[in-house]
Amino acid sequence: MNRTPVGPLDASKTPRFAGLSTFARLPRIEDVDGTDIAVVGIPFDTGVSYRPGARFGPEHVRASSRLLRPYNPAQDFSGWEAVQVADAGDIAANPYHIDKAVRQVADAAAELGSSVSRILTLGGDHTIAYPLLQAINAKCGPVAVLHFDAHLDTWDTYFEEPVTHGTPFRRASEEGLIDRTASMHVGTRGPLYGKQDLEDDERLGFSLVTSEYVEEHGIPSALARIRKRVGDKPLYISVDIDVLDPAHAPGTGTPEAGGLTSRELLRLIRGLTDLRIVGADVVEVAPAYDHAQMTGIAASHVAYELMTAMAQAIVREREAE
Ligand SMILES: N=C(N)NCCCC(=O)O
Ligand SMILES: [Zn+2]
Ligand SMILES: [Zn+2]
Repeated sequence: MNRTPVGPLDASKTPRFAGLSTFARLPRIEDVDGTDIAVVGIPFDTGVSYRPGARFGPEHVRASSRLLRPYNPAQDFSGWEAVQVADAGDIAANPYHIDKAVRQVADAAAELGSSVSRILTLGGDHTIAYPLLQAINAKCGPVAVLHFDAHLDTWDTYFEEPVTHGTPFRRASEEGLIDRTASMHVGTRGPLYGKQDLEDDERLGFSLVTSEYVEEHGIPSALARIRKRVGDKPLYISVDIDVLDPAHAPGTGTPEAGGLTSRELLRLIRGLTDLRIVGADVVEVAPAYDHAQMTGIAASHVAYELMTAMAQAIVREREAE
């Protein structure tokens, strides 16, 4: 797509609080002639183990994204001016049948992925990372997964069920969807079921930068470890908003004390913009527990940084052609 991209509604003509709630007030995918980055919602939370409500995450993050502006000084880049970013609406996922929902998400993401360069997903609980990785694997092969989360999400089953929001990366690893030499969790903390969890996790192909490590050694050291592990592999970034401390993101289903600040998370993402990001999600925003849109705003800014990084990756690919 080399036409001039269609941007958001002009905030000097249409108030930011008026009009359709698309991500950042960008056009809908059906209103533009070709999209590079599709922002899609997955209002699904049948996989949760504790507080429900992430099904309302996509609409909350969109509503919290109305104040985003075109130029991102932290990356010195104007993503939606460089490439066409559009809102693809929501993927319909069966709320009563998790296996059907997973299939619907995988199929819809594969179809959307065939007509755009990159997908940025707004969840939804973390279950959806599993079918999203199925879709990205079909397009790009095994990807390095950089997973920002308080939790490992490599547990085996809950109530003997294999597909839940605590198990997506175990299923993905078992299915060969991820690069086991290049995947990593960032921001993990809090109680586990047992020491075995960490052994299983390592065997499934993940290494760890814990929340404590970030506090102890700082962002540059954390970034160096991430960059060393991911290298130039195609990279999928999955951000569970509960990676943030509950003080920064109370609106989520399984909060854990001692997390990253939103400033730290944004800095970490900004330190990865030259990597080969092929897809990303921001999940686990549950607005019923949010206050003053603080979780929604944090998630919308995370999505904005990811969108800017993806736009830069697309521009680099074009320049290399
Ligand atoms: N993916 C998220 N947010 N949470 C997983 C927690 C699973 C548990 O209750 O042990
Ligand atoms: Zn989590
Ligand atoms: Zn998670």
